[in-house]
Amino acid sequence: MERTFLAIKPDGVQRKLVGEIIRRFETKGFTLVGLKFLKVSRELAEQHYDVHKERPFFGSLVEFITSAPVVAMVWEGDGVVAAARKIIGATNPLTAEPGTIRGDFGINIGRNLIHGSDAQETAQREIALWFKDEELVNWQPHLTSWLRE
Ligand SMILES: Nc1ncnc2c1ncn2[C@@H]1O[C@@H]2COP(=O)(O)O[C@H]2[C@H]1O
Repeated sequence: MERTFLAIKPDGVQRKLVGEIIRRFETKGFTLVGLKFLKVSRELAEQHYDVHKERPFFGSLVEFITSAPVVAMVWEGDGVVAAARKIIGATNPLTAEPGTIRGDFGINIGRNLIHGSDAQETAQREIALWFKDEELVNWQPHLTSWLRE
């Protein structure tokens, strides 16, 4: 089953949007299989954002993501990687569509509330980076037959 990695960033936590953000993935029908609340180490932040290390905003990005707690999650479901990106919206909240998380709650690219893996391979890398195998829960919600044929 497909899985994706999502992290509610420090701005999402500070603005008390954790419940609202989780609700959107829950009510859509995806299944939560991993969840933790943590202060991110500099090492984890640099590994997570390794692909951006040459970008001018890399330093401030690492500074920000390590500045206050985040909620790290793994969600499961058919097509969850692409669907989660749609629910999250465009990287820049100012151009993100209304109805998306960033479109509804953000105004600045450096404060875009949530990270979501951009492809299935990235999801696998990020899940392995943030979670140990035993921290992920394999389970079948009872309502599965009401969500999928
Ligand atoms: N100019 C920028 N272009 C793209 N991403 C940026 C920029 N400035 C800051 N960022 C952040 O870099 C992050 C990289 O991936 P995220 O999906 O976590 O969300 C992005 C933004 O929060």
